[in-house]
Amino acid sequence: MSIDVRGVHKKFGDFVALDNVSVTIPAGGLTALLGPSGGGKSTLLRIIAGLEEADAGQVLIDGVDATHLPPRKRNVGFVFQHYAAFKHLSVYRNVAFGLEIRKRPAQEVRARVHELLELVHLEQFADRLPAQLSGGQRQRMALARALAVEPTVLLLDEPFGALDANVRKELRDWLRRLHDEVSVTTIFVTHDQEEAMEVADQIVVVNEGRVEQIGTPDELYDAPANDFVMRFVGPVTELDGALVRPHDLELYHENPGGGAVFGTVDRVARVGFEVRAWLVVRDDPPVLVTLTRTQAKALGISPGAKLWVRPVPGAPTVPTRSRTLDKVGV
Ligand SMILES: Nc1ncnc2c1ncn2[C@@H]1O[C@H](COP(=O)(O)OP(=O)(O)OP(=O)(O)O)[C@@H](O)[C@H]1O
Repeated sequence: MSIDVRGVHKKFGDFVALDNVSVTIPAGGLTALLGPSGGGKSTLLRIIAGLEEADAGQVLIDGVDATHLPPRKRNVGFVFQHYAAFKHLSVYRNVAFGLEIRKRPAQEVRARVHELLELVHLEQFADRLPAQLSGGQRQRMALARALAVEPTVLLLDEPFGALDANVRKELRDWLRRLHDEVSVTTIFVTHDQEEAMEVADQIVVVNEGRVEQIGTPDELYDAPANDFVMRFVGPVTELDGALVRPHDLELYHENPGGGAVFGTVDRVARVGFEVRAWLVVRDDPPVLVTLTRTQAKALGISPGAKLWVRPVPGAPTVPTRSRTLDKVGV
């Protein structure tokens, strides 16, 4: 089911949480709402779910105007960061709950719950209570429960937000694989660009109540719409009034042309497989260049070395303050 959000506005008192937001979520895809804290991601997700009503604008689910439909009529499955399971019910009964209240035949419920527990790799924990599961297992149970009633849309609000980094990574892979199996239109909120880039088909960058850019992970990385997106989706450094990725910079002993500028290496650090060099160019803040160890050795990078630096031809660069300029219409 595709989702169309058209010109949505939302205020809390005087505070504008969403300002004319329009987004199309393709059917069957995995879409991330990515942005900094307080930018409006959860509000947008809640408006799609029907848990919050927009002040203006429309939400269409599969072409049908759902703007004023209550959540239960939208057929959405929802998973929050802190999932509220029924503490006194087993994992099996938690997953079965939605089907039982819909009075599905017992045999159908049994088959479906087993299928779901298998899908989320929790078959062996069917009889445990939620408190006897790890955080990651609990979130997988939450997903099984949300999927039980065959929602047309699955909405996940920082589903792995409360888990430690390793478990998050594991669940990220798992969510991608799960989605490939069930292909339900899924939207998930995250403030973690790596999570969004790794998992999503499409990313909607939401900041200060506005959509900064919509695109595939590659589009965002290779053609960021403005300085905000460029900074948010990867490392940046500033060279000659433009933002560029530190690994997209090349160093030369002789002037290679192509707008190269001359600088002096100020500091060098080796971090794992990469070498980071800071180059002082004119009076600007030092420019960060990342290289492999082999490259750094071949160039003889050490403090005091004098080198030319320029972006790799074709590398994305963005004026340092492109977004502010956009806003005032320059
Ligand atoms: N019910 C509410 N009443 C008043 N203000 C609210 C309410 N819900 C959200 N806000 C405000 O709206 C803004 C957007 O909140 P929202 O939760 O959508 O952001 P977010 O991008 O999801 O951030 P986070 O990642 O921190 O959850 C925030 O400044 C928040 O304080």
